[in-house]
Amino acid sequence: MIKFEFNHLSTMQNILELTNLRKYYATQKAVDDISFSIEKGSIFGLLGPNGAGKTTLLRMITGIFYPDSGHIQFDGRTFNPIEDVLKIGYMPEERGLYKKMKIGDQVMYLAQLKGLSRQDALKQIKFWFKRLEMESWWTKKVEDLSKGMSQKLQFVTTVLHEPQLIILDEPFSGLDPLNANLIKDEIYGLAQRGSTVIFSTHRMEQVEEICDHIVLMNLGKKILDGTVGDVKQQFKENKFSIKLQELPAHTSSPAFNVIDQQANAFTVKINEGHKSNDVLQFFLQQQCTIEAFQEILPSLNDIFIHLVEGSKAKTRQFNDSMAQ
Ligand SMILES: Nc1ncnc2c1ncn2[C@@H]1O[C@H](COP(=O)(O)OP(=O)(O)OP(=O)(O)O)[C@@H](O)[C@H]1O
Repeated sequence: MIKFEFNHLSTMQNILELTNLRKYYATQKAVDDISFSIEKGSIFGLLGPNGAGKTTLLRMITGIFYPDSGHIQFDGRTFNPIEDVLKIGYMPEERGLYKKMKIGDQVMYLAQLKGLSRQDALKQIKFWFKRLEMESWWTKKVEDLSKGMSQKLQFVTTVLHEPQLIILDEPFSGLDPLNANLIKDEIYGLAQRGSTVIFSTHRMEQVEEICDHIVLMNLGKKILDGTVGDVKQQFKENKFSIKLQELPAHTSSPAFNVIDQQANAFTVKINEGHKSNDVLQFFLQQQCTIEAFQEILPSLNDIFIHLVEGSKAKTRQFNDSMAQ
């Protein structure tokens, strides 16, 4: 398990602190001894391949399931599903809106269920409908909306009471790039106004762009926990890109290997015991003019595949040794 900056001490800076959470379905260990914290006002990515245990974990955080064991601390106190549920907005992957009901009536009903008075609900709905260009939808029915439009509506019903904790499962699925940007800006805005956002998705490029901190789960276990920056630093492979004004006489050096070349641009991997300056020196000695030089960090997608494949291989080894 790779771990960064995980602080087990209870602190008011955290909206959530999960300690040794477990949930089994018969013998299936859906969530198996998971602990981590989520800082207030952060945008947090909960990642994992299909069947990793994310939905089960989210259902415990939202009070839909009780854990078999472990502890959930919400905003400095033991989580109380009945009281705290109004402070949480959850947009599950399987969306649940009434198809035949008029959108205005439906959103008003859901806002009041979240504890808003009729007057506050109306104010908030008008605010959000204007912001997301939905004002003309009031008398429409959900069945008249496209997939992306219902997605936007579901987002509004999740956030309009501006809950302390917002949990979004695949919030961009079905959205065109313009609407995805609109929702992305709203997510940043909600976090700036103090809400914490948990974001669950398989789309790593979105996580890379949006999230401050991530946890990667696989087979019910936490296998990675850290800030996006720290995680990328941890998995970097000493690769650099270098662009020269002209081709060098040769590229053979004990300091590095060239792993890719496109005209005058090279990707190099620096060998053990050598530094990035050795690469620069090598080309400068050949009188080359360096136009650009930059470290290449791995993408979250590469890290995800590397770790998930790695833990699959370990499980296969374990199963093979048990069978012998
Ligand atoms: N109601 C259930 N009964 C039995 N097993 C279940 C149940 N729900 C989930 N599981 C199992 O628990 C494990 C975790 O499932 P979960 O739905 O939490 O994963 P997930 O990470 O949300 O997956 P996905 O990304 O595919 O939505 C899986 O092995 C799944 O088969």
